[in-house]
Amino acid sequence: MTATVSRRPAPLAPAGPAGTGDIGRLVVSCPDGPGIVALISAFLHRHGANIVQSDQFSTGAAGGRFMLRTEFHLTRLRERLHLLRRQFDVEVARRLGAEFRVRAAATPARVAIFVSRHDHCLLDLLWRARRGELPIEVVAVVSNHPDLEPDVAAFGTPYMHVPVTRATKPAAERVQLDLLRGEVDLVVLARYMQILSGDFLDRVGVPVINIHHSFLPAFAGASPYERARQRGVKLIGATAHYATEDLDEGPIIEQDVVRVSHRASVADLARGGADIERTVLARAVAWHCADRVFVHGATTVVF
Ligand SMILES: Nc1nc2c(c(=O)[nH]1)N[C@@H](CN(C=O)c1ccc(C(=O)N[C@@H](CCC(=O)O)C(=O)O)cc1)CN2
Repeated sequence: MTATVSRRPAPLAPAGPAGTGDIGRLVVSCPDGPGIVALISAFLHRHGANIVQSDQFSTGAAGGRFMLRTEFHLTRLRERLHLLRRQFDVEVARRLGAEFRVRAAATPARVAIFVSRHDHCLLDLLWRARRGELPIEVVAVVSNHPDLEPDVAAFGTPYMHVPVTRATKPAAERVQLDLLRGEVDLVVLARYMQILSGDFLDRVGVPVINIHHSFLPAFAGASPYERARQRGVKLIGATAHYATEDLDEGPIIEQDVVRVSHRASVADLARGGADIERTVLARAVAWHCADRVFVHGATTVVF
C-alpha cells in the first residue's frame, strides 16, 4: 500500500472581521428540567459575558432532552477560554448532567475532505473556503484516485492519494487514519465512493458528514439517479447526513429537491442533481461548523 502526499503549506485561515475574536459559542445538551436557561445565563453573567444570541429546544417528552446554543461576547476570550470551560463544568454541567462545548466562534474548523472522481462537491467546498464563505480550513484532501490532484493543488491544499480495493480497505483505512493523525475536527465525504468501516468511524474520532445524491430515505445506496429514472420520479434531491456504520442511515442534517420531467435522462438528473448536492453539502458543513446541529438519536435538531 503506498500513499502519495503532495504537501503544500496550508492556506492561512481567513481572519474574521475586527472584534469577532471575542465572540464565544456555548452549546449544551442535558436532561430537560426547569431553570436550565436561568442557570446558564447567570453563569455567563457572573463571568462577565454578554449574550448576543441564544436558541433552545426541548424534546418535550417526559425525560426529554434540552438543547441550547448561545453566542456571547467576552473580552480576552481566547486567553480565558480554558478556565471558562473548567468553571462551566464545575458550576453548571455537573449539576445538569450536561454535555457541552465552549469555543471561539472565529476559530475555523479543520476539515479533511474525502473524494473519489466526482469533483463538483469537492471544488465547491474548496472554493467557498477560499472565499471565506465557509468557516473552515481544508487541511487535506484524501482520495482513492489520483485524478483530482491537480485541481486540489491549485488551492494549495495537500492531496493524499490512498488507493482502495475491497481486499485492501482495512490497510487503506489505517493509512488514512495515520495521515489525519487527529489533526482534523471534521471529515466530509464529498461523493467519496467507498463505504467506511465502523472501525474507521470509531477511530477517526470526529464527525463524518456525507452527501448522498438522493432525497433520503428514497434510493439509499448506490446508483440513485439510475433508480430515480426507472421509477419516474418528478423530484430528485440530495441529502447531507452524518455517516454511520449503516450506509446512508445516519442523522439527516439538510436536504433539498428539484423538479424533473419525463424528458430527463440519467445524465440530465445527475447534472441537475449536482447543483443540489453542492448547496446541500455546503449548508450542512456551514451549520455543523457553526455548532447549529445537535444529534438527537437518529435525528438532528438544527438551530
Ligand atoms: N460508513 C459509511 N460509509 C459511507 C457512507 C455512509 O453513510 N456510511 N456513505 C457513502 C456514500 N455513498 C452514497 O452516498 C455510497 C458510496 C459507496 C457505495 C458502494 O457501494 N461502494 C462500494 C465500492 C464502489 C466502488 O469501488 O466504486 C464499496 O465500498 O464496497 C455505496 C454508497 C460513503 N461511505
